[in-house]
Amino acid sequence: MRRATVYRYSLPMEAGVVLRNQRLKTRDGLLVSLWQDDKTGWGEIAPLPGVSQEALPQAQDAVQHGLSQWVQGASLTAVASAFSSLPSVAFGLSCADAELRGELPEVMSLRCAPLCHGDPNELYARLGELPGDLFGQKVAKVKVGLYESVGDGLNVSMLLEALPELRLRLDANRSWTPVKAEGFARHVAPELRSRIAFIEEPCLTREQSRDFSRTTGIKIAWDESVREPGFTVQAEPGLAAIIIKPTLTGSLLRCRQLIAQAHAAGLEAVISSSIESSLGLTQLARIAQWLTPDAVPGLDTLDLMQAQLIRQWPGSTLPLTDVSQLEKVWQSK
Ligand SMILES: O=C(O)CCC(=O)c1ccccc1C(=O)O
Ligand SMILES: [Mg+2]
Repeated sequence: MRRATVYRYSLPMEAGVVLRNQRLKTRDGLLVSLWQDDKTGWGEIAPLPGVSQEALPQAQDAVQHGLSQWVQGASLTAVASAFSSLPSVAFGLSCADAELRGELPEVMSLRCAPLCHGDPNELYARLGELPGDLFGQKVAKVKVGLYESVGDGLNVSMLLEALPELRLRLDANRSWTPVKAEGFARHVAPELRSRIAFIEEPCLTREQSRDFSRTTGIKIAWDESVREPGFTVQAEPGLAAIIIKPTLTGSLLRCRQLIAQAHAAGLEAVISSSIESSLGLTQLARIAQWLTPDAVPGLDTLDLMQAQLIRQWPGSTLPLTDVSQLEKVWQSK
């Protein structure tokens, strides 16, 4: 006997969360809970406005359709894989399926690269609490490209000089022209550059980002590129990592393929958040521990929200919303 329920959630965001030029006041998504015999599995489907191709109503139709098939005996692994054009649906359903089948291990990655918005005081405080790796090194992530690139360069240099155990991941989200990228690099001394683990997509085009890496020696990572049609995982000079945001990428199977391809090419694969609720984030932390145990995941987005959902993120004091507070939007017969 199989049963499935779909819930809808809407969580208030912290004031001032801006995504791709639009303010995100609430984070809206779906949770599915599957039930079979004495086992359950949960999944989160939360297309990200301004980033995902699919919208929530479309995702909800697909989820209900997929779950009706599952209830009638179809394999959810197959159902999820069929939704490759709706990555959030493919990912959420495949997570619920993996939990139900006991495939997704419980143990979470406890390391997480803190996301710092360039404020040095905030960064010093958070890094003080952060556990280092075996070599005492700490990794944090700083968004760049929001203000002047020269200022970004000075800020990054100051942080690296002040904190010798620090390695930084930077993320420019394709915002720099070659001239701006050069302005950034000019203010980061060559001996500091190797402590930039990578910068995600510095420039608008991949070719410009490759040029930037070639001329500055600063490593790069692909994020947006990984989700573009025709992208293939390939080692290339200057490339350190690929960023995998499962909600934007697709089924667990698809994510596993990308991770395997990255590892085979000698690249780091970094599991990252698409601003999921604490339920989705704890699953991502489990996926990271399971499939990329050597890479610190990029999951520091819970504090953009004002509440947690169903499951607690370790150490978070945000209030927890439970199932009884959610709107049930569909249930199998
Ligand atoms: O990768 C991380 O560490 C956090 C996630 C993150 O940066 C992000 C989350 C959602 C949408 C876009 C982005 C981004 O890469 O800018
Ligand atoms: Mg990015």
